[in-house]
Amino acid sequence: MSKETSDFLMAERPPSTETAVTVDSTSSASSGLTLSWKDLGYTIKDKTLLSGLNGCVEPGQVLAVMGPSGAGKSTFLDVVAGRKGKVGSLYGQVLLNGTQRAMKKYSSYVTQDDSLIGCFTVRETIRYAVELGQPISNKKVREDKVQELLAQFGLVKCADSPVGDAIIRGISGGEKRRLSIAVQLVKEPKIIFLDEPTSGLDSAASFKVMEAIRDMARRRKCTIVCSIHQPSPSTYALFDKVLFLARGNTVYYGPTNGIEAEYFKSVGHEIPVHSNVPDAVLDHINVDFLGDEELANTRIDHFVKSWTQSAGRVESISSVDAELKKAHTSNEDAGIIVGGGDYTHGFLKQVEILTRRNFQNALKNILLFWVRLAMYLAMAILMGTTWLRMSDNQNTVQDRFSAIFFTIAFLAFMSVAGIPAVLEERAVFYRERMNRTYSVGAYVIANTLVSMPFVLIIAVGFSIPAYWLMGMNSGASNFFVFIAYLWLALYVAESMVILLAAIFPIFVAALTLASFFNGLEMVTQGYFVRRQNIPAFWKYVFHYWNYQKWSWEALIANEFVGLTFQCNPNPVGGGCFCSIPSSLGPDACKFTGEDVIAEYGYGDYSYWKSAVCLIALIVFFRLAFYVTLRVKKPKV
Ligand SMILES: Nc1ncnc2c1ncn2[C@@H]1O[C@H](COP(=O)(O)OP(=O)(O)OP(=O)(O)O)[C@@H](O)[C@H]1O
Repeated sequence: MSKETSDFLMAERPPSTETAVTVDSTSSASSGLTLSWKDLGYTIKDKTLLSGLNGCVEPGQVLAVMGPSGAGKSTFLDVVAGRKGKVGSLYGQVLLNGTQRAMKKYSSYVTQDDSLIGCFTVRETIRYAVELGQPISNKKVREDKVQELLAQFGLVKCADSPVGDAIIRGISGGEKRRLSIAVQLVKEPKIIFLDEPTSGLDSAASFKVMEAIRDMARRRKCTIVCSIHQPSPSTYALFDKVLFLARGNTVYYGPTNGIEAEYFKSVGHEIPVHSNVPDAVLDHINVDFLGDEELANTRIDHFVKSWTQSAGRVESISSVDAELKKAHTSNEDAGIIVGGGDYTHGFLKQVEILTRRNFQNALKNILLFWVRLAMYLAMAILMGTTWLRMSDNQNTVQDRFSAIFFTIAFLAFMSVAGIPAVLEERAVFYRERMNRTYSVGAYVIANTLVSMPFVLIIAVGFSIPAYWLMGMNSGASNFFVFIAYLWLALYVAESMVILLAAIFPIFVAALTLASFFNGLEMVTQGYFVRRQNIPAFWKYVFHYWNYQKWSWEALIANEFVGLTFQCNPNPVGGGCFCSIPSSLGPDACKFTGEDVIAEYGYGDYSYWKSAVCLIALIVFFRLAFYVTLRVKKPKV
């Protein structure tokens, strides 16, 4: 037995969990929903993935969906859970208490992916899940609930270990799997679908996980459907019913109390005494390695035909019909809807919890901001010591332009460093969103609020050493204006990157596109090609929408206005040579920063206009982020 499993088995139940259970039970355990499917079929482009399935699972029951690889287990789960969208054609009916309802409203879907926030500990992960998924306002009761879940899923021993990510070594794969299931069951909805919840677990841990799930079904009157690969006899015994599928057809559906062994014997495929029933059945119906396609087809046809003519099938159809009839004669439906899968909290509470969670993630996740801060500090020292204490000689005019351009371009470009953390958070978002834990709006607002101070920290962190080392405009307010516009520019870049990561959730794709767009911004912002020389097409297509342009114009005004530059002595003929026409007169031998700005065509600069355009771009990207999350569904 692995150490992980023995820890699990030794995990103690918390001393007092009574209160937590009592509090919730009033809200959602009062009634259950019977899930039934009638003549269910599903095809994609003329390929039949499921055909003629009938059955039902009652509140408090757990159904196992089994079959060889490619039998249609995941498809069945997705179709019944209403997750197939518009991809294929669905036939037949999926019913809750005999009527068609919006399944997502009453159900949770526990996926196979362990999408978790890596820098949180196991306890923190469950704590936030409980906060988001349970209407418990009392902190002590909430902590009891957290402790109860830790014990139920054998996570007490690793409660204070980090989950782990690319940088931090965290809990084991099996512990991650259990944590993932635990957080997805916190909401305790009426119907729960689990896609292979025990994959990656050894048999003892699988038993414990399934036992916790079965206990929950009994205690909370949940209806549970679960696909599973070859459970051990003890785990198999935890299921009330089983649906064996082969090539999308039922080969057996019914109780797991030994009747299935009798059934297979009656159709000529005896299950040896003392053998593990699911293993034996799967051996019979798995024809993938027969090597003889005709024999394989004959065997599957035999199983399918036998089931079609069986008493079990007639019984399953009658049970579904009974459900349909009940729905027509019963008035209890209205009450059942209470405590369904709607959001646990109101919008503001969702924002509050998510803001706290994102804030803690941003503080702990090295990749999200801290790597960038370290890089920006290093760059600040490098730039500061390269552009060291610029003098007021006219030669520094170009240097100042370059310093400002490079500051914006490099810092904004490096927002791409946050993409891995954004993708990790996105996976968690989709899992939670799928189970209606919170609204998209609450998530986007929380994300927007949390990024603000952290982007400010990295902007200030860079500016303090860089600004003074480079010797930029030392006016009283210029330093603060510099930080403000740098912050806005970085915030737009950040917003653009999270939008791209939402649209293209693959690291390399998001990185490539973010780099491309940042390159485009650099080229068309007005530094390499003066604004007046940019062709009209690019002006309208990119220049006016370019965040680097608006921050650049504000920052060069901030830098040059108020400065005076000394001209060089004229090498031929004496007097002065000024590289910029001076408004101070021919004999002044100096020119002003305003002269520089006018010469370069930026005399019409406006701090307000720049600020408004940058804020408008932030709003645009954040709204587009919201729309993307609403519209774009993860692949099923
Ligand atoms: N979008 C699709 N287009 C065409 N065929 C598909 C599509 N999705 C699934 N299939 C096919 O449908 C069959 C059932 O797939 P499904 O993933 O449901 O099987 P499964 O029993 O869950 O398999 P496994 O145990 O390997 O996960 C497979 O033959 C698969 O190739």
